[in-house]
Amino acid sequence: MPSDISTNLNGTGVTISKLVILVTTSLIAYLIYEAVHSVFFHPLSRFPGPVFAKITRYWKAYVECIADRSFCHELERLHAQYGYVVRVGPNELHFADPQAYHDIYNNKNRWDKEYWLYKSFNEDRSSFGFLTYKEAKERKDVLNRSFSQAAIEGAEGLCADKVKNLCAAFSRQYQTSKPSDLFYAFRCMTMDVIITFCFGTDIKAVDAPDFRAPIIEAMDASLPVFIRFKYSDLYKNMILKCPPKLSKILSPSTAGLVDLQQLLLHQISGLCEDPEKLKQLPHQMTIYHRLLDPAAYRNGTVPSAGSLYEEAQALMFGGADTVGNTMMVGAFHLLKHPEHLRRLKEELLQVWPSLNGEEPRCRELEDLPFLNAVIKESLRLSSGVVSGLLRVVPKSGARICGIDIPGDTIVSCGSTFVHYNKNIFPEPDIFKPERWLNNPSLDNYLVAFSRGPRMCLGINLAWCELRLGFAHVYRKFDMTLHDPVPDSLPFKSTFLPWYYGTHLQVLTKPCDT
Ligand code: HEM
Repeated sequence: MPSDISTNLNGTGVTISKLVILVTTSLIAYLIYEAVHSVFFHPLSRFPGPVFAKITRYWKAYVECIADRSFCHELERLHAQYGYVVRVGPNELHFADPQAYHDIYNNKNRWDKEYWLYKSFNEDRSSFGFLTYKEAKERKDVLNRSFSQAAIEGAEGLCADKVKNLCAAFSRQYQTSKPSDLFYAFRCMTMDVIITFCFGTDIKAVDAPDFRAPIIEAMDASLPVFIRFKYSDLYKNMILKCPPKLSKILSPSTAGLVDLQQLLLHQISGLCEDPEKLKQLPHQMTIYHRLLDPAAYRNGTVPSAGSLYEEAQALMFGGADTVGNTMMVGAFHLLKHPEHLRRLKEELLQVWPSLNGEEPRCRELEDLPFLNAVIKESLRLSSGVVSGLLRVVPKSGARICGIDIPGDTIVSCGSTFVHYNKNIFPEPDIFKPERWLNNPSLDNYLVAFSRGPRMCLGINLAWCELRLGFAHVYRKFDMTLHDPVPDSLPFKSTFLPWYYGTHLQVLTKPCDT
């Protein structure tokens, strides 16, 4: 090589390596500056918490995705170490005080939902996924006609049918001397309710052999995957935008979910093309009857097919596991504490003396104090959603637990920090339905459905399912625990609780009369 060219190339090499050194040094200096600023000079610097949490939101990613720890349990450890308010992200605080729950989630606040958590569900255009109060209110106002107390009273027969299908399946299991897996069975029933009530179709999940309905297994498999979506859009898009056939090959455990998604997408595109098809649905309560009615909107424009699909998915995820888990947790404690089960059965016998006679309606069940106390205690212990429901403090700032919090701070107080608070619920780990009797003020601390403008849309439907479910199951069956009997029901937080321990299996002996 001629010497002048090689000198030139060497010169370029030196320049490039200088540039690399300069860029790297600047980057490191910038990161150090950001870290120092975040720890010592940020408006939240006065709040205690792990150092890495103060520096980067990926500290949470490390805890959840790499260390594989359940974040609501991690928060318990952090609060024990740092006190009732902990900085868990550069711009995020978690509170462990029930007062904070009421300061954050109340009817006066119109705070936005936090971007990364709520985007991770891929339901951005649904009542659950809309970040702003305004968008969510518009959608919820339309859907409320299907979910109001009066609407649910009208749909009680539909719920009762699904509960009876579950009871028939329990009887079949017993006839073949097989136990029923309650972890699956109750969620099959609640999934059947949602699918029929919201979409007017029937997948008969309770009739799946041993209650192993593909959609329920697929939802179980997908919950831990959603955690990772919070931290990487790339990963989320890779999984969710995959063509259905490929997705089923790559992830056979979530194939049931893909099937149901395809069924819903097909139904939605059919209805969007020809709204006359609404008349073919078996009842008038479906979400499509509401959402596809232009008169329900101020601007007369109905949502896109994509938005309808996201709404359908939000209702499916929001309405099935939550109710099913509550019933499973209730069953676990009732069967472990026969004195409570006896008392519940005695109360049910008063309104339903003979199985050949007329069965009680929800209205009558509402007046049974012990049944309602059992349901509240089951809701308390299962807690509904166990992850913090992240909210963004408005620009003007807010006062939480008597502390001034700057605008744009992400805040939350997990429901378990209310439901397991010793001062409000003494011996919080113990199932004590009687704590709810003659104590209406305690209802202020039952926050399973959350509070404020973003509280649960399906609360009336959930209560209807729970009352009918508990009444029919415990009036019609004598249940006994089947080995292996779990000592507890351990869960991990995946927004909803994800129960990973031994499943609750029971023998379901039908009562004679
Ligand atoms: C025991 C049963 C249930 C529990 C414990 C429960 C709990 C909750 C909680 C805690 C939230 C607030 C979520 C957040 O702020 O991000 C919520 C919202 C919601 N729930 Fe439920 N839920 C239950 C049943 C249902 C049912 C049966 C449906 C309907 C089919 C439903 C539909 C929704 C919807 C659409 C939202 C979003 C509301 C909004 O963001 O404004 N839920 N639910």
